[in-house]
Amino acid sequence: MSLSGWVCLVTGASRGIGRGIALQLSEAGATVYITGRQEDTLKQTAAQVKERGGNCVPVICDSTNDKEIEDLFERIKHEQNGRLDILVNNAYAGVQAIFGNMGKFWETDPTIWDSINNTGLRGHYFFSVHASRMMVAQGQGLIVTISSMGGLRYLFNVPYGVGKAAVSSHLDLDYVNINTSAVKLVSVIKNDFVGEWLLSVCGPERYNRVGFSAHIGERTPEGADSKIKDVFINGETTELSGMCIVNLAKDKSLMSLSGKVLLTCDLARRYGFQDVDGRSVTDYTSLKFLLTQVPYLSWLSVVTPSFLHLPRFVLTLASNRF
Ligand SMILES: NC(=O)c1ccc[n+]([C@@H]2O[C@H](COP(=O)([O-])OP(=O)(O)OC[C@H]3O[C@@H](n4cnc5c(N)ncnc54)[C@H](O)[C@@H]3O)[C@@H](O)[C@H]2O)c1
Repeated sequence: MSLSGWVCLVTGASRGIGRGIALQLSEAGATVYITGRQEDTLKQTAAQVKERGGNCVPVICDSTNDKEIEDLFERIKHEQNGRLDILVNNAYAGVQAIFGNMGKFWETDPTIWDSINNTGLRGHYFFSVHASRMMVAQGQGLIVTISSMGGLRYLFNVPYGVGKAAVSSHLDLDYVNINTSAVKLVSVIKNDFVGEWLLSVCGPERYNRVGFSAHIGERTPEGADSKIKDVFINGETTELSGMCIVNLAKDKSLMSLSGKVLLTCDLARRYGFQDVDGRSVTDYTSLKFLLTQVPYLSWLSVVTPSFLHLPRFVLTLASNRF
């Protein structure tokens, strides 16, 4: 799966899913520009990439700073002779804001809109404009925007849903052979924030955060209640989205997926891969999984074949606004 010679840009790659994506793209051979606001954490990602034999270029660039975005694209143009193959819009400043503000929207501080959407919506738009200018000139490209179930139906709070629904919309670039996909992630992903949150739930004696950070998916917090444990255990690693993007980039039918919301579990099935820690990817749309979530019916899941899936139109209906 060689992306040797490819030039990619991943925003917000100093931790979490962005770091996982940068690791996978660089492992596949691409040169990956990574952005973030702090030099030390960006350098940590770069060091991890290097350890795996990859090549990445850390650039301090705040997604809310228009000038820094412009400078970054000028730099890539200059250093890569105008080439940019993949943009991954991932930077997000809203994870903590949503966890702390899940109440009724009129009772929460309206400025959480800015925390959630200035980076995770406006920033993505600016990056997409600059990237598209390069991609249109070269006649091809792939833009992936990390979305969420919250783009389909209400989740967490209003600014979160508005932002995620907006980034899932099509950029309309098909006519120049630019593929724009919104990779929609379902499930909890074991990012650092989820780690912090589990730490606060379980207490430091029970939860070794260093182990969590160093070995994705290896530890579960002892003493956490079983539901939290389940969520944690079943969560995707932060690299799974990266595996999806590497496979998408090489897909000969890529244009047929353009503009669509793609589930990570569907992509894992399409390309036949497992998560980096060897677990199979939980299919949240399989009848088998859905039955496990219904009290008194979960026993049926044992006899239900795993190839039966919820038809996609049912998901569309679930988000129907009419
Ligand atoms: N974690 C999950 O369970 C989950 C599930 C579904 C979707 N997602 C989505 O995945 C994306 C990434 O989430 P994550 O869990 O990795 O979050 P995270 O908070 O761990 O990482 C976000 C990254 O963005 C960077 N960032 C924040 N503000 C920035 C700015 N102004 N400029 C540049 N970089 C900035 C951060 O430094 C960090 O590297 C988000 O869009 C999130 O909604 C996450």
